[in-house]
Amino acid sequence: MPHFTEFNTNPPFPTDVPVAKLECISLAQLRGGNEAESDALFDACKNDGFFLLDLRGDEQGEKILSDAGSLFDVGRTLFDFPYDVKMQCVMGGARSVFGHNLNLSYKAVGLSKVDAEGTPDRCEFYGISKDDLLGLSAHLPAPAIIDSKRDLFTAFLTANHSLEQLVLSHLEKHLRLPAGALTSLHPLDRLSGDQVRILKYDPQPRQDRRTSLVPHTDFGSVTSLFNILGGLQVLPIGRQNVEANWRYVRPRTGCAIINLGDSMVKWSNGLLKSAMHRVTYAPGKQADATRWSLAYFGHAHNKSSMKRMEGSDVIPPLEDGTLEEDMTAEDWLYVRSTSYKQKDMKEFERVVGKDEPVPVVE
Ligand SMILES: O=C(O)CCC(=O)C(=O)O
Ligand SMILES: [Fe+2]
Repeated sequence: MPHFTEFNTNPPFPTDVPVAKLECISLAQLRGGNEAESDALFDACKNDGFFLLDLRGDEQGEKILSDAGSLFDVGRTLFDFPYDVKMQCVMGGARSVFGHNLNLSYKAVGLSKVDAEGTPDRCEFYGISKDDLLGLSAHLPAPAIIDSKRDLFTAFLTANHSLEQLVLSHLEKHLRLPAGALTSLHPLDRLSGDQVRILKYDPQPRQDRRTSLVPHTDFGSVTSLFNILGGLQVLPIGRQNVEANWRYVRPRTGCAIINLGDSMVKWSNGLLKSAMHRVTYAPGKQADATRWSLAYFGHAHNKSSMKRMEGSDVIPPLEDGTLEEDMTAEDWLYVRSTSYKQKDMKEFERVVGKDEPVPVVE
């Protein structure tokens, strides 16, 4: 059984690049009721919007690691298919059925942009939605390798969804929200934007290395990421978007990288954070290897309200005179993913509901 341990077969992450200092939280300790671990999770969500979750020593965690290894193998087979085979799953109604034009099943290299000048990305990915996997929506046309691995995708999706539930239950407790305030917005059996995505970044030419995936924040609730090579970078909360401030997220054996999306910021009126991140070429000797990444994006069910959560004395009140639009999670995802535009990469200004959309990820 393949395991998510390719750390051993790739060049090591270098020691001379700037690395984000992120909490590493033990899933086993968290599940076991360790208060300090739960406090560390809350601090990480308030300060960084990112943390590492050590999945080792936990039965479900170990299974996720093993399934992540198998999904990387699926990615290797899938992305070796000819371009037109992969493009078949962009067609066949995928655009209209699977949300909107940015939630493509397959995104070819160069379709998104990494900056306001329109520089093409250097990343290809394939995503499959929870609703498709669980039969809540149409089963979209997919290459045979994907259809033959639906059980694996489903197991990985549901296990990551249950990690999301665990994280949300700890946040509910720290935010002193009524039990279920967050978790009940994320049921498996209602339509939502949840998806599993496999991403591939080919090594870049030595003379021409640059950002491969646009700086962005995730839009949803909780994302789990599985990386082997470096290349993911985060802009620490509160830092200006200038080159010197970006930090690598160093992948660690046995760990998922967890980050919060913008929905958490919205519900908590800014108390919880979602950090800007991007992908660049892998650092040091890793730059010559293909970079694989695997993600689970957790979202609230489509009809959830995106308003600041009521019933907590920890969540800051709205500023006097603020009127909140009562948007659903479905509209939130649509508006956020189709209408934010990069005017100036230094500020990464977001314009909601104006102008032509610039394709970005998620
Ligand atoms: O490839 C990665 O490590 C990050 C991908 C990512 O941030 C995303 O797809 O939202
Ligand atoms: Fe992301």
